[in-house]
Amino acid sequence: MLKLENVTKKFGDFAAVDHLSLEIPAKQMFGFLGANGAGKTTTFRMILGLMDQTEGDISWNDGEIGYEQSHLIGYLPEERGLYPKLKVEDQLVYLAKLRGMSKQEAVPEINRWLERFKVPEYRTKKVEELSKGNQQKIQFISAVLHKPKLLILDEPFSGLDPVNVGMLKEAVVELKEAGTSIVFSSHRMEHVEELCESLCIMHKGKPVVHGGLKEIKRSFGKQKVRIEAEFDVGFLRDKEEVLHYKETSEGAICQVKEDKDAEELFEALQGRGFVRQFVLEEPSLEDIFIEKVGESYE
Ligand SMILES: Nc1ncnc2c1ncn2[C@@H]1O[C@H](COP(=O)(O)OP(=O)(O)OP(=O)(O)O)[C@@H](O)[C@H]1O
Repeated sequence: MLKLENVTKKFGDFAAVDHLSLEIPAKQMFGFLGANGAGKTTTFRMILGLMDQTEGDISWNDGEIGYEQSHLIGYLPEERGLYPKLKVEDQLVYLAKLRGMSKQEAVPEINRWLERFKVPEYRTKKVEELSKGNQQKIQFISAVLHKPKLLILDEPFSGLDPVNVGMLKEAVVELKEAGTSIVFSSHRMEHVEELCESLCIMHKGKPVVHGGLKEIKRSFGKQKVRIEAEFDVGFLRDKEEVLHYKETSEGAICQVKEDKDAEELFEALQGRGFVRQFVLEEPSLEDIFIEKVGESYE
């Protein structure tokens, strides 16, 4: 388990991370969400010891994260960077050696990953000859080659096409199933919703939501009713049960508090015409994010 207690990072007077306390369970996937500048990368840098916190404690399995533990951690930084003139294999061997592997151990692993990411022909190419997305795959390989116990991925899916996003997702799910603890940041709610058991939403350096995905959704206390009808359902906008009303091309989406409010809407639609769809949906992470962080998020 990775634990942050009251962690603050100040740059001058500005608190980029402000009294952040988090428990990140082992062998799970943990999502770190937040608008630009919320403090995600700064938090990662402090966990990795690349930056000292101004206040607070960070521990992993009840101990400090020192030099020895750093060999058990893999990191895909937000600012991607490989040596452009080096060949892919030479570069990966070099980085693996920094993490305590021998060349004999590293080469078969490198070949396995290159095959897996369908780029075995890049082994002898210089990094500068690869597209950005393919460089990102190589950098991901460098983060996981030494089989870390804790993997920290800063925006792992950004800049990748849908096929490569799918490939990377499969790889992280497999690593999690093999017992790796994974923390990743993303601006894409659907990735976190699909992959993570628990998460934190950061806003201006503070955690505004933290916990298990299911519990977060349950405790949000709101659900959505999606309605498609052959008649104008605009009158629902004025119903007191409707907390938020959004018109759609086929009808509307109404936010309500509880089941009985949805029943009320169902009753109100009776006798007015044909209702093609009336579906009660749990809130999406995006609904929760927008409410907690504000409409300013794009
Ligand atoms: N070295 C630094 N010196 C001064 N301010 C910094 C430094 N690093 C980060 N900041 C500030 O701290 C805040 C948090 O930055 P951080 O990079 O952690 O955000 P983030 O959540 O990762 O954002 P993004 O989603 O854009 O990557 C920002 O306002 C940023 O400008």
